[in-house]
Amino acid sequence: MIHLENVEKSFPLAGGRTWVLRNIRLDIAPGEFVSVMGPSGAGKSSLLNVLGLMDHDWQGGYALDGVAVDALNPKQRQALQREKIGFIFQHYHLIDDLKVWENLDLPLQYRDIPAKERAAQVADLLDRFQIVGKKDLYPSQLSGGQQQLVAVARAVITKPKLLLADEPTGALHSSQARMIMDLLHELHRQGNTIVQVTHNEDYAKEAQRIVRLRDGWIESETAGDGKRAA
Ligand SMILES: Nc1ncnc2c1ncn2[C@@H]1O[C@H](COP(=O)(O)OP(=O)(O)OP(=O)(O)O)[C@@H](O)[C@H]1O
Repeated sequence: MIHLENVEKSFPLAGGRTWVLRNIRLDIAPGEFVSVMGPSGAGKSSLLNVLGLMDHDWQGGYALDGVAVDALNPKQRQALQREKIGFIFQHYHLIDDLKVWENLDLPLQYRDIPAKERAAQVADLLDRFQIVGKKDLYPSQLSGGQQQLVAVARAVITKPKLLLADEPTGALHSSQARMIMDLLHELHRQGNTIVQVTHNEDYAKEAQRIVRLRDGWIESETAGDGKRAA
């Protein structure tokens, strides 16, 4: 699903360069669940931004689902991003002045799906995520856990193959965090490839593999438990 070859990123600094990603080689198989860990400033978000095609200012090779990303122009990259990737953020990033159902509808609108079909898909997802009762509320009327639930639903509504989650449980209480982790497990079982950045060792271990970054380098790759903690 993901093949990174010698990916490097740096910024000019005081006549030299400061390195953010160094010689990153990483393969993630289709359907794999991977955690990325590391101290603050290690490059985790930078790596996720490269994987998510949000950042194009880097060197090296990146193939996403067999497509060489570095050879694409900006329009092609955006189309690839919309087709293949769903994003989940620590602070949900829902649109405050849209109702829950409208937040879910938006990614479908970008894909020019007819209104009737969109309404059916939104209804299906509201049902699957058990948030039908919240559909006419605004994000500010929901708890943090409920907002993240909507954000996960929004991320998967276009059926992307790859889910990128940047600290998806970082802003949540433990029971809500547990609910979101359970949801990630379910999406994994359904075949999604998931890459989550997390500071939580227990949740990191629930993935199949843990990639640890330090100062922009991959410090280690270890096996996770690949299952929900008991
Ligand atoms: N515009 C910039 N100019 C210079 N350095 C930058 C810039 N943006 C990011 N960096 C540096 O890149 C490094 C990696 O940042 P990144 O946000 O990827 O780390 P992180 O591992 O996600 O950290 P955290 O856990 O705190 O979110 C940091 O040292 C940061 O200072």
